[in-house]
Amino acid sequence: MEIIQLGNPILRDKAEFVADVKDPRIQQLIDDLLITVKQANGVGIAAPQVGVSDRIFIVASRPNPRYPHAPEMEPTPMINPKILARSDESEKGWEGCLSIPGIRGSVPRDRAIEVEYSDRYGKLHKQELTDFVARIFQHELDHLDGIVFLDRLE
Ligand SMILES: O=C(O)C[C@@H](Cc1ccccc1)[C@H](O)SCc1ccccc1
Ligand SMILES: [Zn+2]
Repeated sequence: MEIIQLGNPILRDKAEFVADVKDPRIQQLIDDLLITVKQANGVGIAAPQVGVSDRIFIVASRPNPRYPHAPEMEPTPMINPKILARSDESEKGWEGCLSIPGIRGSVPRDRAIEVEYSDRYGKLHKQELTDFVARIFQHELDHLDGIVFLDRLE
């Protein structure tokens, strides 16, 4: 799927709550996002970035030049994600965005967050995320609310 770029108004929409995770259209979108984030060499991607305003994103942390200690994880679809609690400390870190190629910036993010989301089978998960994975989650959650990292540059 094509990744839309900054300037396309869809990227500023607030994405809609996913009513039925078992809807074949949602399952197809999840498969498309998994392929797209891999092809784009990303560590995350949100539905609005392929022009679909659903509350779904993929978190796919892996070690990379900027974050060599990033955990290697199975690319994880997260549906109707939310942050339940935030650590008081925040940390600045370099971010990029597949919708804003060529630009990197230093963005403050909460260092630890407690999150809740449904997986693609409809099972609810509640877990604590820290460091780079927490950063990706916050970056992707912003996309669901029409926010990009440039809006948060210090
Ligand atoms: O546009 C996206 O959502 C993908 C982002 C995910 C990301 C968010 C915050 C911090 C790092 C990455 C990236 O553009 S994916 C490309 C990438 C990969 C590793 C490190 C930095 C950028
Ligand atoms: Zn992005």
